[in-house]
Amino acid sequence: MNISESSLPDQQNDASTAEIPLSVYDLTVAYHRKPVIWDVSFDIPPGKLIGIIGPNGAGKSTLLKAIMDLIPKASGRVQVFGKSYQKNRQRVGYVPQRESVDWDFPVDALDVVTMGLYKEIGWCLPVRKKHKDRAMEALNRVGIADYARRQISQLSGGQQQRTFLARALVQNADLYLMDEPFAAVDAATEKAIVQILQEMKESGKTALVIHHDLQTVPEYFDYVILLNMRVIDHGLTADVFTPENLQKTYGGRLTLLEEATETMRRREQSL
Ligand SMILES: Nc1ncnc2c1ncn2[C@@H]1O[C@H](COP(=O)(O)OP(=O)(O)OP(=O)(O)O)[C@@H](O)[C@H]1O
Repeated sequence: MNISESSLPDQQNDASTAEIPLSVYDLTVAYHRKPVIWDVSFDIPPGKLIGIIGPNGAGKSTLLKAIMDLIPKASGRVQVFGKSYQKNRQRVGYVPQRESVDWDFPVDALDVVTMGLYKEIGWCLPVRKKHKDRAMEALNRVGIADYARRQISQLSGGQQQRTFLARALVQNADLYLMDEPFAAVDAATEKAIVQILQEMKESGKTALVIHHDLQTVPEYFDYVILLNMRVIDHGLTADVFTPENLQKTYGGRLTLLEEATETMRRREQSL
């Protein structure tokens, strides 16, 4: 699809963009009138795992928040499956950055996961056993069913992350936006999350994931968006995740780059 079609109104644009999970066109976002992302444009393909890669402060979280209308756009537009985010928000699941959650909120893990079902339950109707059973099933799938009744502040970082992943799973969305799901989790949790992302992809879901560990990018993601205020490049990981592009994205932070380049070199040798 030509991304410029994204500027058409929803009703004219449905047929051409219906299967494109997300189109971002010329998006600029500012805090206190100071732009932090500039003219960001990209489409993402359906049924893929897509990494958003860039240094601290590059605007990655801001991009996800602007996509979901959590912060205002200075300019530009976003389409989710060919319509505005508001029209298709029920098709989007969000896994927030762990630091942005108020862990003292008096709810347990099962309550948090059940919140993922509120579009079905409705905000006023009682939560029924069938809903709790589904939430338990999701907690079981992410391996923490034993912690269902524990207050969320008393969960470990990895268990908290798994809880939010379970909430996204019960929502049964088509597009997932995940803000650093691998941050500060142990190797077992990381493996469990990767497994779930793969299963999501196999069932046709698309996940857009903010990720910091350059060494695992080629293994985890089919497609990458390199961001540093602007989109440096985006496309298939094999084409875009190159030392030259990483240099452009990270500038002088060479230690990271050297590690990533070395990983890519080793991977190429083992093929
Ligand atoms: N609420 C806010 N008010 C003002 N400035 C903000 C706000 N949130 C973020 N910023 C600034 O916007 C820029 C982009 O921040 P953002 O959190 O989107 O980056 P990021 O790429 O997700 O960073 P990190 O990898 O460190 O999480 C940063 O310079 C940050 O300081």
